[in-house]
Amino acid sequence: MSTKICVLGAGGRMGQSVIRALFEQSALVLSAAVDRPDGEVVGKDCGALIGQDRTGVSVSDDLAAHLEPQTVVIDFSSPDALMAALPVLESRDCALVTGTTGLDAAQAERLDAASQRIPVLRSDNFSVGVALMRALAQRAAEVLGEQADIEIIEAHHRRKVDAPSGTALAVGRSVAQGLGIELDSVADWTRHGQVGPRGDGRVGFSVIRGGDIVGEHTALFAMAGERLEITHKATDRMIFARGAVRAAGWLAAQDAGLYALEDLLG
Ligand SMILES: NC(=O)C1=CN([C@@H]2O[C@H](COP(=O)(O)OP(=O)(O)OC[C@H]3O[C@@H](n4cnc5c(N)ncnc54)[C@H](OP(=O)(O)O)[C@@H]3O)[C@@H](O)[C@H]2O)C=CC1
Ligand SMILES: O=C(O)C1=N[C@H](C(=O)O)C[C@H](O)C1
Repeated sequence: MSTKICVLGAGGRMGQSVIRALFEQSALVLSAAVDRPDGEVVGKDCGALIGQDRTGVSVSDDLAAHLEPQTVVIDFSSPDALMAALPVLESRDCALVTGTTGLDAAQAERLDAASQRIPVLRSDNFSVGVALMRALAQRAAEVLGEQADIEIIEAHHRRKVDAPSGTALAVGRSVAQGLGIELDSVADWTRHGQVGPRGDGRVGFSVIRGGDIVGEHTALFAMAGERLEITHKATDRMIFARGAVRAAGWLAAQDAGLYALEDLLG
């Protein structure tokens, strides 16, 4: 029997891309789609939503009414929407693939707690390229950490609401792991005014917002006389959507627990 998928945040940029990615394959079947109560997409057929043939699955604003047991929920919504959905997923024994970023510490803890009851795969970026970028950045920090000034630069579209991006934070955590420290103890989140010279051992973050930039990340290792830049540029959201759909197929066969993209990439 095909694994059933529910898309949370169905009307959004990523929600629509995930619906498109589901239609590209046949192992997983779209069984429900949910968006914000009173959202303009509610009631629309999912096929029509992305300019394709009708599917018979309409966007709902009521997750509890449409979520069948053992469904895998693919979530790209908002931290609040994700938190509100968790009790419903837990009560129906559903699995969760979530790419929503911008969770605060309490929300991340709540997600961890949910993973004791249901399978949860959380990734700030579903691109394989970014998974490799994190490994490379960690290695570069291990080798160059003593001599390099490390900066993480990210650029996204003008509608993104959280900053720095989840990916930038994840790259920062990989760098910190390479340095053998906690990111919070060395991160410079903002610079403005008479900030003085750069401190040794700091990891600086810079954020660009504009236009329709899908997502770009650079880990910069600046030294005397040379610099190393590790850059990833996403040019199509379908990269993330296909990664999340692949993750959902994998997660359907897992026990309760907290998983990362690296667990399925090996
Ligand atoms: N991990 C990854 O690879 C990626 C992660 N992301 C992350 O995914 C999230 C979504 O991004 P994006 O698609 O660009 O954002 P959008 O704002 O385009 O989409 C979010 C969708 O969720 C809807 N929503 C809001 N509240 C609820 C609710 N209570 N229940 C159900 N749906 C709700 C929104 O409706 P409305 O517009 O009416 O508020 C909107 O349709 C962000 O956190 C982003 O950072 C994005 C790309 C890749
Ligand atoms: O909001 C986005 O668009 C993206 N968000 C993710 C993040 O915060 O890192 C992933 C990707 O860069 C696109």
